[in-house]
Amino acid sequence: MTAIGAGRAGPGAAPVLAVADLAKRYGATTAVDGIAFTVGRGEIVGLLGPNGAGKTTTINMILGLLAPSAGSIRIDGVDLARHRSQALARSNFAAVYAALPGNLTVRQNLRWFGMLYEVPDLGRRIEDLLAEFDLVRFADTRCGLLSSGEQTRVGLAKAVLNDPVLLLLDEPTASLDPATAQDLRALIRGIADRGRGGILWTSHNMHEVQAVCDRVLFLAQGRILLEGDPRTLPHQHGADSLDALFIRLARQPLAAEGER
Ligand SMILES: Nc1ncnc2c1ncn2[C@@H]1O[C@H](COP(=O)(O)OP(=O)(O)OP(=O)(O)O)[C@@H](O)[C@H]1O
Repeated sequence: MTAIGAGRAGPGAAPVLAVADLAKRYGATTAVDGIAFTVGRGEIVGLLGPNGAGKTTTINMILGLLAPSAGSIRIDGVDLARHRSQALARSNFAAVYAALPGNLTVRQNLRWFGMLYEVPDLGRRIEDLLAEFDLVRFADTRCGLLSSGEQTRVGLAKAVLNDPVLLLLDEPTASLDPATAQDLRALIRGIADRGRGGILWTSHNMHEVQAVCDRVLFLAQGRILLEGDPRTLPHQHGADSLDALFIRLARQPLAAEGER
């Protein structure tokens, strides 16, 4: 079974992700406004927030796709700005909008990415992942012909190919039916539980977040307004549910800052 980051660092080592004073400005627009957080080993952290809060900008900076205006990002203790390739080799990513090339088969896609990541013993690794993600019967099918749920499983298999210490998942269950989404959540939870790596997960589905995440960060207007256990946070802030808390924070972010 896949264990993200297994065998790379011992317990008590650096968090899999440490973000400090991170900011991104576009002229007069501040997309991310000096945020700081960590993701620990075996932990699934939910990054929540209304549209335009700065979630994608944050993820794109952690992926090395966007240069921060200020601040630092350390992946498994490695500074992304100073040791880019070593830091990025420790992470991976899956999102519905980052579909794999549809003209390649599942096995060809995994082989191509595996060669890119220089995965050792690649043939065996691919066969193991095909079995783990229930993809054996689709191995020689072109990805473009697969259903959304099947493509999501291929995307996840690709995302753990290099045994990442940090896994970034941007709305991994968007567009899946409830049963498939539940299976996927269990699979992802299992990845975190078995390994010593961690997961940063964005979602607009509060039910899903409560079911899966160990901790959540509420982002609005580029700032972290609240952080805590998604099961206890609503009551701590006088809300009936995570949905109700989300709506209040999204509508009145300044009031929430006063509660901190
Ligand atoms: N290249 C850019 N130039 C100017 N402004 C930008 C740019 N990219 C993002 N922004 C702005 O930064 C803010 C944060 O955007 P971001 O895409 O990170 O939000 P998000 O939380 O991912 O939202 P959503 O849930 O809608 O995907 C928004 O106000 C957006 O308009």
